[in-house]
Amino acid sequence: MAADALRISSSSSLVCNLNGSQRRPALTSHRPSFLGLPPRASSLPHLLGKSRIGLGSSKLSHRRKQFSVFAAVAEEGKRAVPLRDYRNIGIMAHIDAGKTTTTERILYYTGRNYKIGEVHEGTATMDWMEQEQERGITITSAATTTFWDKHRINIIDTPGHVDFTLEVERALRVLDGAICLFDSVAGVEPQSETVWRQADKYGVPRICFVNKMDRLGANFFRTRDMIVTNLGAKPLVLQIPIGAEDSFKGVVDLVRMKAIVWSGEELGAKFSYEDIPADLEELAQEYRGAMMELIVDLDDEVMENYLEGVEPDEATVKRLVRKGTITGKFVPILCGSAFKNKGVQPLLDAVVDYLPSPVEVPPMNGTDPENPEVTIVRKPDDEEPFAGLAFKIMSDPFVGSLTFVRVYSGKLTAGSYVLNANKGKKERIGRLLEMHANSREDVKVALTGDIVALAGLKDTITGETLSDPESPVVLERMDFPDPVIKVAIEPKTKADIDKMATGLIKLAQEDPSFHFSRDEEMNQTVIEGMGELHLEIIVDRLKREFKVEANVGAPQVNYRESISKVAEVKYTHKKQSGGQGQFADITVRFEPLEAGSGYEFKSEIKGGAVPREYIPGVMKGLEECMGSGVLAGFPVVDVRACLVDGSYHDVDSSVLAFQLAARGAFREGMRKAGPRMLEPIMRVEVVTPEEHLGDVIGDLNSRRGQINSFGDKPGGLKVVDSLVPLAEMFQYVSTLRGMTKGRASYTMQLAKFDVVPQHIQNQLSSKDQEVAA
Ligand SMILES: Nc1nc2c(ncn2[C@@H]2O[C@H](COP(=O)(O)OP(=O)(O)OP(=O)(O)O)[C@@H](O)[C@H]2O)c(=O)[nH]1
Repeated sequence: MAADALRISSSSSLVCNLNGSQRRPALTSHRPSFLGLPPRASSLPHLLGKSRIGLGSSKLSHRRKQFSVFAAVAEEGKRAVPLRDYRNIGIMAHIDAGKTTTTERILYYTGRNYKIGEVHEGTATMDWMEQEQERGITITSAATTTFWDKHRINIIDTPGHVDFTLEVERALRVLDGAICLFDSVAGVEPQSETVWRQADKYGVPRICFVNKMDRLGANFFRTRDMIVTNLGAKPLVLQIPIGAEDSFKGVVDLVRMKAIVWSGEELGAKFSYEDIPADLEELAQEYRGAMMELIVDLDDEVMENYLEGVEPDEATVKRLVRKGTITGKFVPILCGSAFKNKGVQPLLDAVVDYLPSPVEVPPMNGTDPENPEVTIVRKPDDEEPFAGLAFKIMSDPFVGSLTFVRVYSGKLTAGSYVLNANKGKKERIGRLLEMHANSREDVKVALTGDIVALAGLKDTITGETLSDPESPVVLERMDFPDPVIKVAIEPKTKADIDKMATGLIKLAQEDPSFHFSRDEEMNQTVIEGMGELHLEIIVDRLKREFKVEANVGAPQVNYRESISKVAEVKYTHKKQSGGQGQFADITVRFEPLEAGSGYEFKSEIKGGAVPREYIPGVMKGLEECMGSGVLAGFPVVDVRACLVDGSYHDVDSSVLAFQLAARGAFREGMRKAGPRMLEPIMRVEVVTPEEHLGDVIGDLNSRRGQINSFGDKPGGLKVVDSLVPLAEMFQYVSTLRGMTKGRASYTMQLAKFDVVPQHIQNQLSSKDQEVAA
């Protein structure tokens, strides 16, 4: 089951052959054991049939439109759907909250899917990769387009597991609104907090959907309270549930003050509007009152009338809910059970009614590629010059590489040329594809607001801007996290060497949080990623998609190096070995920066002490060294290097000489600046039966863990929230399983980097020196 796979339950058969924290990985002849889940019924991509009209609900059924009409008109490049009727949305949540199930229901009710895919049967349409279908999890975001109430809805389904956080980040970057799903039993879970903060970062308006109201222990109001306390959000309850668990029947719609009751639980079950059940009348009035108080605050006239006893009409209520949602004043909350087919149609209504169109979000800012100081604003308009952002690359077995692009302004036509403004290279648009999970439809033109996949781009990678060659612009770039874990990988046979290189290049193009490099010293290829599962999936994809058999080493932590104090060094590079000599003299000050600042270079040179043309040499020399610190060769972060002074020779100085001087200054300067090692610290949440609580805490303490808090979960479970160094978390899944007889589960995500205790730092440095010797 998906739940087992991604919650990293100690009862699942996840076995990690992870150990130790050696600087250099030792190769073993074993492949990682992966999740060890039984294969699903279907391992082939689920191909879609045609839409099926006429199923589903009664009163809202008029909303379903034949999408083919829209698609056909869009083919000719005319705008069939006004831009204000576009919704580019993402569905985000903690693992297993039901994103994929909800998306499947949405596709069904919007008439996109002939036969619904069920996650637990391994046939969900949005989870189309083989691994996704076998494991019942979502790995890559799949984009799909569908229609509801004359609105065009582009949906990106995002994975919930922390190793794939980057996917969520990419999606958020290009979406205008989001549905945040919660499991009504578990409430707000750690990954929901992470994605919530990511959505805050990008200012994405959102709607909450409290899912799984049919589950034992479902509690809508507790989840609502957690949205307030854990996420700091101001909720606007728009529905309250009618019943819960087995007796969950439907919802009370507080805007219309009507009950929406489903007649069954099967796919396409009909629903009807009814009077509010008598036992819920008082509660409904109370929540409607709270809703009114929040929304009337957004309009003085409505407020005045309300204070005089005149309630706003339905259209006004909707207008104000929309206004408050888009401006982030509050977050509407709805509920239902995607699995039991209850609540999905009103959720779609809320997407249309309350989430913004591309014209209601701030216009996209960009810069002139020639002069990054100059800001260029691109308005969401078909008549503006074309600008689009590549937010995902996927290798496709049939079409080759597919680049997903969100069009921010203008039009994109198949067969035309666009400029990759980051690289200054022209790219030809071969095919334009509108994606529906794993099926695709060729279109000739993509318009502002569209999300399309382009086939055949050669040089564009995730985060780069494509623009009209006559009006180049670089849209804001995306930030990508640096990998925290790495593993050595060795092709099994000579024949695998080339295939592995091709595969690694393609996978790195798709996924900027995955890196690989060649460690010449150790004669190894090292792959780096965001977690064990991330790297397991990469190795698995190498095998399946690129037919590469490889031996994989034990995962290692990706440490960082930094400094603790300011140090200034003067370094002279001088060489005279016949012919022209080499001379460069520089003074560099190294300063520690705040955590998360990365590396910065600054020149404070005055009066040409180092001529302008030599400064790039200093920058290059320092930058090369920052990849490998003086303690144990890990990347250097949170450091500023200031070039403060220097001198040169009219004949013997060169860019190369200054580059070499910078390398010398780095070595001396870093040693003087109190070098120290940093390690990734993970936030680990363990859910365990109370009888095992003592063992769980004792074990976390022995892993250098710091317990932050305890909590309760339904079913007498205890929750332990802690911070533990990643280096101590390898093999945790099997320890936890053994300790709790498989009854506990845990989730883990990167919290911060912190200083490595001195004794461990000494071990890591000496190990490195041994290897070097
Ligand atoms: N009882 C109940 N189960 C549900 C509901 N929605 C989803 N599920 C089940 O919960 C499990 C996880 O659902 P998914 O849709 O895969 O969840 P997800 O959030 O997409 O998971 P990832 O993409 O792997 O993060 C599956 O077994 C679903 O059948 C619901 O409303 N009620």
